[in-house]
Amino acid sequence: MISYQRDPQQTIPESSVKIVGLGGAGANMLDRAALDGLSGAEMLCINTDMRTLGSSVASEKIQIGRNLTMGLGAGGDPELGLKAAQECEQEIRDAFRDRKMIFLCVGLGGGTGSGAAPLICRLAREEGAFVVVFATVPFGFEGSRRRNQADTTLNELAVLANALVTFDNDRMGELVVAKKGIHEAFAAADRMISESVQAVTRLVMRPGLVNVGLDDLMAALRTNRSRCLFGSGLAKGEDRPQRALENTLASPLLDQGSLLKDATTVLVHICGGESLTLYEVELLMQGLSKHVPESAHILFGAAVDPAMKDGLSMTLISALPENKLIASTEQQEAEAPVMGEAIEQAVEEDGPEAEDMLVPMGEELVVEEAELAESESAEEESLFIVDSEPAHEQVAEEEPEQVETDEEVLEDLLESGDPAAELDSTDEEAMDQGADEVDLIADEALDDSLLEEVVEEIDEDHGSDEAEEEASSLTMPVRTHAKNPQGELELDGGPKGKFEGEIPNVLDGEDLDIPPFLRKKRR
Ligand SMILES: Nc1nc2c(ncn2[C@@H]2O[C@H](COP(=O)(O)OP(=O)(O)OP(=O)(O)O)[C@@H](O)[C@H]2O)c(=O)[nH]1
Repeated sequence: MISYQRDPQQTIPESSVKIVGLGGAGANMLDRAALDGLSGAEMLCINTDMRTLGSSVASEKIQIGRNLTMGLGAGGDPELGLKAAQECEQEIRDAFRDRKMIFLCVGLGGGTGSGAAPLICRLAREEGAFVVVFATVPFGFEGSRRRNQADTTLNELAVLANALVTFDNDRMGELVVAKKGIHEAFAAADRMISESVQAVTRLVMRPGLVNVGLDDLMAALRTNRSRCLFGSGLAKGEDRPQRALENTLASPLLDQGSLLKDATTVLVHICGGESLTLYEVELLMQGLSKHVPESAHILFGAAVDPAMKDGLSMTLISALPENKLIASTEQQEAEAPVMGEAIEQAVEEDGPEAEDMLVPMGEELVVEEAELAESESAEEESLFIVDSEPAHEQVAEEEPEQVETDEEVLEDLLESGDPAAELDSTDEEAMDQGADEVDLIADEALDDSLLEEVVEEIDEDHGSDEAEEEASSLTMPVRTHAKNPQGELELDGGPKGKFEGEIPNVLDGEDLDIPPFLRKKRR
């Protein structure tokens, strides 16, 4: 019998992979990857800013520009960033020695990252490593200067790196709802990048049934001045192949899979637990074939990893020349109805409930990822996990038609600590005596704003038409004064009131039948 030995050379030993976080954003990406449980690879943080460097979780740190920036950042100046790195060239070179694969994570647009990234990339290549750069492009609102600095560096990296994976921060922002803060947007970007780094690391480090090597990775990413198309998804339980594919295509970097229609080479990696079947792999690949051109060169890899348990993950990597990317995006924008139109259309077709079902995709993803981070092993974590029920069913289950009563609205406002919602002592006394009988009126200045809040609360639950009507019918105004301010409590004329003539109730020489404030006056 001829024994078949799997070629172990295709995979890379863990000790020869290093992940580098450069600059402030790079350090955050690295921290995220570490928190997500990325294991096996060494982590190195390089920065000018001592404060960020000090708080990084990386086991290895290099402070660049010690004599130049004196422990501060490069102040958004790439020239300073470059000079800072040049100061420590030898130290960086040493850190890259004998490493086969280097992932460089960097946020472009500032000084340290944009200035130092090309040099660091060159040093890593000169030391013989295969270099994959994960770079973010600034948000539109950060201004044209940062965008231009990022573009200049991208042009250099496109030539220097073996593979360049770019993440447009504006697109990453799609992962969170607009009203969430910028920290949320950055955090979502970091999670996405962390997931990508993990997927690629898994792909080249885990021995597989059908191995994917660096040459495959290069082939998938090799086009001039291209943007990486990347998607990774994981699913469990029933229909996991279909859902793993859906989750992969949901990546903002793939535009629901539409960007794949121009891809010429696509790398697909499937990883599952010991229960992974050939039939499932076939289902996944059949599904994928609907999204890629027939002529596309598919590089396929598959691995069984017991740590995946009943999870099935799919990773897609491809590249699209920038001119095609722009054309495709413009066409999409022209075809896609804007959000307002989409809602109107859905309401027309499915009735008013449709409006409630339109849940921002990012919101679900962020929540689910946060839950997962706590409960699942690193191998099982993914940005694109969904449960087995379709999204609209989940919404219906999780958000039953709960209409808060007016009292609940009031309670909410009180709990919120809004001073306008607090009852003053007069009101409390009045209410103690039987709020139903007390005719209360709204305090003019405070009540106007409060009523507006109440209208808004009801508006959210019922719709604007009913809101004002309901607010006006509230039976219990909140910040109120008694129309007839409560007078002094009559004590039937005498200091002992109705206890007059009774046997005194004396304790420590004090007549307890006399009201305390009168007793105090007498002292
Ligand atoms: N994904 C992500 N991007 C970030 C984060 N912080 C900043 N960025 C982006 O990265 C760009 C560069 O910011 P930094 O990395 O802080 O800058 P730097 O390279 O350290 O440069 P200097 O601050 O000038 O020394 C910014 O313009 C943002 O677009 C972050 O925490 N996560």
